Amino acid sequence: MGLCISLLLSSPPKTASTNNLSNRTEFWSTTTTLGTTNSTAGPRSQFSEAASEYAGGIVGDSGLILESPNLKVYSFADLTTATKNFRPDSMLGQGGFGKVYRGWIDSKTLAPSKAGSGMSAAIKRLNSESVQGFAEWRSEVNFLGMLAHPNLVKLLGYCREDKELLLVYEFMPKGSLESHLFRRKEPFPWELRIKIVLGAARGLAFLHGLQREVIYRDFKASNILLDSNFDAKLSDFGLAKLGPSQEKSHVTTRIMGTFGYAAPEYMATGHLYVKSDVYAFGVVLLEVMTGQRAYNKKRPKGQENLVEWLTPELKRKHRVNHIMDQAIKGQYSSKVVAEMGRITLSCVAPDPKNRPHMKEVVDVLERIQCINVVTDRSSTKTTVASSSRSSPHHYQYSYRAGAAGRNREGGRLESLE
Ligand SMILES: Nc1ncnc2c1ncn2[C@@H]1O[C@H](COP(=O)(O)OP(=O)(O)OP(=O)(O)O)[C@@H](O)[C@H]1O
Repeated sequence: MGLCISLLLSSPPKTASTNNLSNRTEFWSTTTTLGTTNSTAGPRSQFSEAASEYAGGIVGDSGLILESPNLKVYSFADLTTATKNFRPDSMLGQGGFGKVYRGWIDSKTLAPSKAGSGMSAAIKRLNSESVQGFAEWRSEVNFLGMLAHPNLVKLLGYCREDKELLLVYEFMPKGSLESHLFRRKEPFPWELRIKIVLGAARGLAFLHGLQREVIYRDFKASNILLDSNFDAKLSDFGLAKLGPSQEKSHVTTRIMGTFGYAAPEYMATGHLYVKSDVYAFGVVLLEVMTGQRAYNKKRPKGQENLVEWLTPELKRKHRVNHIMDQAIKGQYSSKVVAEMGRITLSCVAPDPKNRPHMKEVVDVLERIQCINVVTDRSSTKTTVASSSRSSPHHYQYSYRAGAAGRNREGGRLESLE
């Protein structure tokens, strides 16, 4: 789990009483009162605010706000069956708040099925002892249960039984961007890197474009999951927050996130802006350009934090080419590199006001993708000849259960319970 920091700016959420939730309606009504100290006079949970503001409506950009969450309620026994008793060899990986297993469910009813029949699902079993685990579980159900977009991972259902908290997601067969960038021998092709960051940018733009913005708060390469077509979907809404109400520019919250990705203003003050997500997006752009992790304490002094290390290079246009991942040299043109350098530099601007909106980032990346394709076509021979191993057409995907483990370099920032 890496380094933990205790920076509590507000008291931890109250743990709701444990009860078996048997149907969606019951959950919905229970959820809207969770976090409410007094149902008439007390502060409302961020979700109950969202529910009223989102009340039924289709939003643009192929995203949807559902009128009520369409989630299946599982019993613990269901999910024990679906994962063959949480067998260690079905574990896909482990995050800060629990283990993720591959399980099997019926593709129509979503009921648990025998291994190998129906469709795969990813089943996250949260550490039930942790108060923060409950808060993350609740946030995930609340946000992902209501929002639907091609670049957000689908939450299919959940289980809450005694101390057990589980989440059932669509299975993302190609793992995470982090696993492709940093855990494999073959270099990850540039064309796929661009496709993935563009998809992730669309997901963030959708969240930021909602009437009441959603701040994702944990944008990083390991939270960008990939479907069979390498389309990116954001997962892990455990830390997501509703953006500030109209008259405010930020929300104040305890400092949580991951070293290397958290924006400087958030680290310094606990003030969280929509633009704090844009900073984290810039960090991922820099990882994609360089093939280097956001934070690596094994790098020489002064180079541990990728943004601090490479911002001076991004500012000197002629230097940007030098920071690019040499393993995929020949797959990107100098024009593409210059554009990537520019947008990355503006995303990681120290002052949130100087960072672009995600909509603008999407426009720029779409342009970059176009130039990239044109360049690819005009220099196919060079590209294939110089890096045939890493051309997207030759890129071999081999999935191994358990291969997608945690990024141990990127220590998570989190409050202590
Ligand atoms: N829907 C999914 N399909 C396939 N694999 C998944 C899915 N969800 C999560 N995983 C895998 O399970 C692992 C753990 O995921 P999880 O979201 O719990 O933590 P994380 O993002 O790696 O870490 P952190 O706690 O810092 O957020 C990851 O390596 C991820 O690749």
